Amino acid sequence: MSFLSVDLQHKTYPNGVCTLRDLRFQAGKGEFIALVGPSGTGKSTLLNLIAGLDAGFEGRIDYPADTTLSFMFQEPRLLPWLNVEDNIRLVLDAPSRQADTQRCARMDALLEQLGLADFRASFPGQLSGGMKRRAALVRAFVTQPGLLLMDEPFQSLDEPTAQGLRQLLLQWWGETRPTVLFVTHSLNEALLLADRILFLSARPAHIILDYPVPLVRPRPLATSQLQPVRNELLQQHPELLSGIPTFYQPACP
Ligand SMILES: Nc1ncnc2c1ncn2[C@@H]1O[C@H](COP(=O)(O)OP(=O)(O)OP(=O)(O)O)[C@@H](O)[C@H]1O
Repeated sequence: MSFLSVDLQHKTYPNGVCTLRDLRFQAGKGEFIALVGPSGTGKSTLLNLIAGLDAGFEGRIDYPADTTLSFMFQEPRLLPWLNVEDNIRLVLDAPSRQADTQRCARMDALLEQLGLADFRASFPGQLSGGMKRRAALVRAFVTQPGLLLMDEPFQSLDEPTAQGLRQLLLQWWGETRPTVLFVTHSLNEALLLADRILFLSARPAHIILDYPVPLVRPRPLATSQLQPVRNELLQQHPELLSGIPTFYQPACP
């Protein structure tokens, strides 16, 4: 049964840029969906619409009203005047059915898992780029969201760090099973993480292929093991290669 339903006729910005047109899909509860498409086609725009940050579109987006939603943006977006712990507590202060002690214990455990326990009193300006991303990841997960939107969350991280975070993400997802929409430019990252990959066209974006990933979990982490699936996909759908040169790059080992 569908948990999230997206039925967009179009999204046109006031300056006339039409970024999404006739874009429709559904996501099941607990499904992990990757969104892959050319730069500038409208992936971030789509997440903004789903998050309710932009209501200026034609169409419908539906998911249960009581859903806890988390959004991990392209940039960590930590408030510079708050330390790590207070940046995370910002989302914990929202009303919740969970007891406060339970949520604080979860924050402590996540900080520990991500190696940030000793930096909870540090301010964003005192953290490396990777540490800020890890703090943003704790903030996205601490509320145990039912719908998790992630916009290229591991871009510009060194590969071992990114790979470690992907594994943690999969572990957390397995434990609480939010529905995930994960934007990436890396086909390998999408193959490693997702149940389904939605390939988007160039702008105005629509879905050109809804691809169920034919790999059982746990997935192989090495690119060499993903390669046969990737090769078969690209042989069957050579159209995916046009306009998306990043597909050639093994961005995830
Ligand atoms: N506020 C805005 N006003 C006008 N045009 C915008 C606005 N925000 C985005 N756009 C345009 O909408 C299109 C889609 O942008 P968006 O950021 O959603 O793309 P994207 O697929 O996420 O790109 P990338 O992969 O490079 O992050 C782009 O052409 C962009 O210039």
